[in-house]
Amino acid sequence: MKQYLDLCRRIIDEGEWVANERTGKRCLTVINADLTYDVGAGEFPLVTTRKSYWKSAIAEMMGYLRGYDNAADFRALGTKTWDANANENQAWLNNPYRKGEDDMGLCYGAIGRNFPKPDGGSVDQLRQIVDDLTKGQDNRGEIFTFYHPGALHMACLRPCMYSHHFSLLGDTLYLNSTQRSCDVPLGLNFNMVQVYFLLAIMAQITGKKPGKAYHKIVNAHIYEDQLELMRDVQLKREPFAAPSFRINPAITSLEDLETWVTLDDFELEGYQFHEPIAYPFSV
Ligand SMILES: Nc1nc(=O)c2c([nH]1)NC[C@@H]1CN(c3ccc(C(=O)N[C@@H](CCC(=O)O)C(=O)O)cc3)CN21
Ligand SMILES: O=c1ccn([C@H]2C[C@H](O)[C@@H](COP(=O)(O)O)O2)c(=O)[nH]1
Repeated sequence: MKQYLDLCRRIIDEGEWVANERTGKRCLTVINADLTYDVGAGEFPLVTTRKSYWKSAIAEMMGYLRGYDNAADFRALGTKTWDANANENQAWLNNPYRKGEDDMGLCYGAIGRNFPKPDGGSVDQLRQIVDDLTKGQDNRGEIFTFYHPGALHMACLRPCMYSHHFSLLGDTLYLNSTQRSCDVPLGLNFNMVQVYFLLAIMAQITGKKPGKAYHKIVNAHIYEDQLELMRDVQLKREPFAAPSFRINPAITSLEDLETWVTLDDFELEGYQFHEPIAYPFSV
């Protein structure tokens, strides 16, 4: 939580205004931030200075792990976060590749689980990584990437957190996640939970101990219509102690995640938070 608040303050103190053509808004922006979550020590990185809808964040990551490409599938899992990008962005509505209501196109898990090969066919990166890690193997390239420059024109949005690289040292699993663009008031509140969750669940299904997750952000920004709420409301509040996060121990395989797991399989203990803040969302 301290890392999050420090980044928010740094953007306000040192950020530069950058005009963003896609949303038509200006963003107060800094370049490069490195956050670390000690998953082994159970340091769950949840925002406490406003109510965080953390289950929504987990549902998003579950949808990526399942390879979903449709906002309706994300809603069925328990999050509406893809509705606007799938259905309200004019450029995407006009895109000939859009397959209709709720289609998100070739992005995130839809690419990650089905990455097209130049010589034909596709690669299921996650299946290969899970198989390797389960055998105790780390080929120094256990990378789950959603970034395919040749497919960006076929998606409603380019992936923001676009690469998750797993590493083994003995029986401890590490994760380096990279994010190219970060909406700090809304997106990062979710992305921190997602990076922690991804390492915790991958360690659990591959039978490894979780170590640390390193989260690299390149462009970290606050939209102009979010600034006042961040500076004058959220940053005036005192954070509470972090809650602890629990995953149903019955989840032991990728197939479990793909089939029966729901948001009821994840719980928080001791989550204390301040009043919700409704930040404006830019489509
Ligand atoms: N501008 C922008 N920021 C993002 O963070 C973002 C995108 N676009 N597009 C793709 C996904 C969708 N994400 C989203 C979308 C909506 C919320 C949101 O409205 N959060 C509210 C309520 C969440 C709820 O009720 O479930 C929040 O207060 O956190 C958060 C992340 C993250 N990503
Ligand atoms: O997981 C996510 C997904 C999206 N975002 C934010 C970052 C940006 O504000 C927008 C994407 O806009 P681009 O013009 O494609 O950079 O969504 C996030 O923070 N986290």
